[in-house]
Amino acid sequence: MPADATPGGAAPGGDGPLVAYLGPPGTFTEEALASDPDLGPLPALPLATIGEVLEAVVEGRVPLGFVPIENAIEGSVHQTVDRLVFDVDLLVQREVVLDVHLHLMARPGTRLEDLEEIVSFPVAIAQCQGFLASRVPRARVVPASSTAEAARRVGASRRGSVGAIAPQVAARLYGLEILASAIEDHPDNQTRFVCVARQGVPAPTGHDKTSLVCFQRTDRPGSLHAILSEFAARDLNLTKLESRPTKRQLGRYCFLIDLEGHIADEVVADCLRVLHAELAEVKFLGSYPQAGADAGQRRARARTAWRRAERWMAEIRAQVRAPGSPLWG
Ligand SMILES: O=C(O)C(=O)C[C@]1(C(=O)O)C=C[C@@H](O)C=C1
Repeated sequence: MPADATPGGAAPGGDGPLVAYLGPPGTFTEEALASDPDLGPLPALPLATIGEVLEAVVEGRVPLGFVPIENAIEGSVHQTVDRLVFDVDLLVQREVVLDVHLHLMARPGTRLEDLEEIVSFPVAIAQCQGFLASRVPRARVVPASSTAEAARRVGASRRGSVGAIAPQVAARLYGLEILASAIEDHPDNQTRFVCVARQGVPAPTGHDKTSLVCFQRTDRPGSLHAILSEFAARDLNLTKLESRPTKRQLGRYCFLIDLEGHIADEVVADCLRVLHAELAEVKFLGSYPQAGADAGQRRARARTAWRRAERWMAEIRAQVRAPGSPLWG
């Protein structure tokens, strides 16, 4: 896709930013955005919070927003998930997965044992619980709106007793020194990000994901089982299933579901139709290409298989006789 096109095909206008992301410069979100060959070259706007990014898209100030949604250690980024589920109507256009390594940094000359306060984004802090408990057990943990914002604050602070947990690039940007590298609790740490827009579903690629939220009917017990059986009956593979409180009443939950397939696939559409008819509400969050190191290859394989299947079907259908023709010849 050329750099002057947005995912989904809408042509952007003017010289303004096309994609808002969780800033300031130096966040993992910025790194993930830059790593995507289509999104990376677009003019980008760093905003202070995930909420501001999503609002900017809702209000039409930018066509696209880019935000973290899920971490391998900590699970869902609730600030993103809850807004997409309950507050805004946006559609996921793309997902990007990034390897995440967190570093403890402070102003030059600060020692680990000097630290009385550590600032970071809560999702990042949660990924380093083991390190914090064993190496800086007495330091107070203070939340910031992003890791880079934490680094920026520490760089601007006059106190030598405060550190930030942030990406390596943030140390360089905000004049900090790294005191401990790769402090995340698991070495294979990754975070998934999504690009959202107000409308439009990207064309199927053959290797796609569909995200939806299912709200149970209160008058029918066992509805999770009923929901899952619709996927199982159609052999649809779920890549995520999470329950979230609906915020309306204790004990009432909705289910966030990611499945392999695209809304343009008849089997997916059929499944969603049945769920829509049976449940209190189904919210469609988008169908979009799946991320992954081998995503390109898998898409190419799916395209080849699809073309072969098309030829096979065309050959069979070419044999369909015209109405009234004899049963031979
Ligand atoms: O604060 C940042 O740098 C972000 O991009 C946010 C975020 C997250 O929300 O998970 C992104 C990746 C890491 O998991 C830690 C923080």
